[in-house]
Amino acid sequence: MNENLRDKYGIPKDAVITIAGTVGVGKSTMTKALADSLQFRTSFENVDGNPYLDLFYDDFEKWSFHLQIYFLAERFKEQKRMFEYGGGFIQDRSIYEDTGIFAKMHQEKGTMNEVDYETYTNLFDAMVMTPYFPHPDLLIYLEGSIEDILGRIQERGRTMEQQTPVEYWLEMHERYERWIDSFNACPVLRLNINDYDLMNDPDCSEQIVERIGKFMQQTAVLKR
Ligand SMILES: Nc1ncnc2c1ncn2[C@@H]1O[C@H](COP(=O)(O)OP(=O)(O)O)[C@@H](O)[C@H]1O
Ligand SMILES: Nc1ncnc2c1ncn2[C@H]1C[C@H](O)[C@@H](COP(=O)(O)O)O1
Repeated sequence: MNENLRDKYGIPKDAVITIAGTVGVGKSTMTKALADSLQFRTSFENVDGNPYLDLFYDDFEKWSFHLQIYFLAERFKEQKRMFEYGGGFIQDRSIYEDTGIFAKMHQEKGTMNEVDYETYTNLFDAMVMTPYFPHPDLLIYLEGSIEDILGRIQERGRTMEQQTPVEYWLEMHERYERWIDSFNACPVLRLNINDYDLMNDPDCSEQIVERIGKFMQQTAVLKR
């Protein structure tokens, strides 16, 4: 049945779809649901096995650079894996958010020093901003109100995030809104988290797949 959904809505078998959005908005949940509906593989962020994340939330200044390098290496390995499989992936968070949101925010807020930031962005540009780095076919941007997102962060229950001041999440939420308005590395489909309910509505995955299919066909026509 699921295989038919991909065919039914004309989504290429080798597509790479990345899910973007602020912490807690629902990327992992969407990644699982879409991968299941489309019979795609998943590429998740490794949160529990990340050796720097807890340390980072405890002391941004000390661990920002280490954490960014760790994420960059992890995402690059995932990029290689997706390429080797020949696509057919849903990816939980794009590599563009690491630099466009996180590293930038920490540098501008003074919790990542100028030299570290430059070293990091040089490495990022050399690895990612090359003609050899394939961009995803589609970026799905999940958006929602800060109140809903804060509620989800609390509900999910990662202590390090629950203990982080609300101002950090507010700042990130605002940055995401500005970032997505100027993002142009691949086509963007925006989904508002109040327009679907993956938890309670069994039909909504298909509705989302239908939107994705229509959107991908439109963007393919525009590219011709
Ligand atoms: N559609 C939804 N409706 C209600 N709660 C949701 C929905 N999607 C995700 N959640 C909940 O929100 C929290 C964060 O979701 P998650 O997918 O882990 O976010 P992210 O990967 O963006 O950090 C989790 O507790 C999850 O169960
Ligand atoms: N590049 C990053 N810099 C700092 N923190 C990051 C980065 N990428 C992810 N994170 C953090 C944010 C969350 O606490 C976890 C997982 O993100 P999520 O949005 O919940 O999937 O890692």
